[in-house]
Amino acid sequence: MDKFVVSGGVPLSGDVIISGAKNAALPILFASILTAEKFELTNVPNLHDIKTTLGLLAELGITSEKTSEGYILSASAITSTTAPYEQVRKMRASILALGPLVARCGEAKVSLPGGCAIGARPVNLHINGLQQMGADVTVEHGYIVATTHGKKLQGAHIIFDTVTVTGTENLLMAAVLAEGQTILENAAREPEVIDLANCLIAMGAKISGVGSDTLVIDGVEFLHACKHSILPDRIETGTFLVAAAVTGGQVRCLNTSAKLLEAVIKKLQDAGAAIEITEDSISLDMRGRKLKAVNVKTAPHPAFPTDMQAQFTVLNCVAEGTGTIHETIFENRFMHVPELHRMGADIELEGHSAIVRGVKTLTGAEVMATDLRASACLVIAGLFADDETSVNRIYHLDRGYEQLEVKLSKLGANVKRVSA
Ligand SMILES: CC(=O)N[C@H]1[C@@H](OP(=O)(O)OP(=O)(O)OC[C@H]2O[C@@H](n3ccc(=O)[nH]c3=O)[C@H](O)[C@@H]2O)O[C@H](CO)[C@@H](O)[C@@H]1O
Ligand SMILES: C=C(OP(=O)(O)O)C(=O)O
Repeated sequence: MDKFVVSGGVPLSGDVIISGAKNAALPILFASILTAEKFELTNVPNLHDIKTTLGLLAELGITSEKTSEGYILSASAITSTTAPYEQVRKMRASILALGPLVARCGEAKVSLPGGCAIGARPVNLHINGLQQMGADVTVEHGYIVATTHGKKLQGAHIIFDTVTVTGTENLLMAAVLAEGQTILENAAREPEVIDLANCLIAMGAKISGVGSDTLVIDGVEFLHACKHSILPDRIETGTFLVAAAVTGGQVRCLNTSAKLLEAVIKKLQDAGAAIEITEDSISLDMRGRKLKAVNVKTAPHPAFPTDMQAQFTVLNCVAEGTGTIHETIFENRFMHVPELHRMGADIELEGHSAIVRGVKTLTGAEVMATDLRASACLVIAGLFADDETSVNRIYHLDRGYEQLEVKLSKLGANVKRVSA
């Protein structure tokens, strides 16, 4: 299993090119199931989750060809409607096969994704929505088994109990080929949901309310070919900005957009960072400035994203003062805290909050990455710490950050990938 060895103490400096967003690329790859015509994607990040998704799509009969710009997919024939456990267990987003398969083929058998490090993550809202659209859905031997008995899905009025990102995406993809009108209320408004909706519209889907919490979808007979560019990764952008702030450096993120992460940028400014924004870049300068602790409360977009929570936990660890991090989305997303303790951080956990008191130094240690963003947080801690930090189990990082060690090294960091 690969690990990162990080030698801290170097302020990051320079430009970094931001990749396409994992959380937009995954649902949009699954949208390829919805058309028999050519489906072309650009700005697709080179990540393990993308490989897993292409592998799963191949099992369903969908071919993909790598081009200089991205991928061309073809779902001219769907040869299987089963997403097997072997694939789904590698990546929870595989649940996104469910809605499009039922919409196009009238049936699907998708392994139930298991619990994971950040919380139970049930999929009851995905299942309830499909049932409201007329599908029979049961859970058998660890699989979600859905069928429309040869009929089309029917439009329905669905009100989500909780804002769910992949739940909204799954039902949006189901609704575009359903008979009649579907209304999704209390829908997620994350930029990645908007990117998916825009891609579906480019394929001929009829969707209104994009960007709001109510999506109205008028089902169409079929969707056609399209070419779509994946939006920039706001979480990768935020991660580099925090890394620059924590190391007291200066970094410019290119090929990104400040509009995607306004809540994060506001918190960085509150923490004392100087930020400059252009149409497609964000620069952060922390040189000669004092990092101040900030209070953070995670919530659905446009509020502060849970996927930036761990990175702000480490920011507070080395800032002046005390900051509280309140996690409202996932019930178990503080797995990085015991690892940060091993590096000398002063953090007290109280239910869903972490009270973080800033310390002057962190010390390098052997630490264990437990999930994707916890891993990023530990790498940032290593960039600040005295001596050497080994971040073990970085396969989590490879799921969601493209060549993190290469990008950090170009900014002057000492980060090496070591294969065990
Ligand atoms: C691939 C992808 O896009 N992943 C993102 C997506 O995950 P994901 O879509 O899995 O997260 P959700 O938005 O669905 O989860 C939000 C909350 O709703 C709950 N819930 C969800 C579905 C359901 O059927 N029942 C239910 O109770 C979850 O347990 C959680 O407490 O949004 C999360 C929240 O922004 C991000 O952290 C993930 O990076
Ligand atoms: C939790 C995340 O991803 P996933 O939903 O794919 O596990 C994430 O991107 O931080």
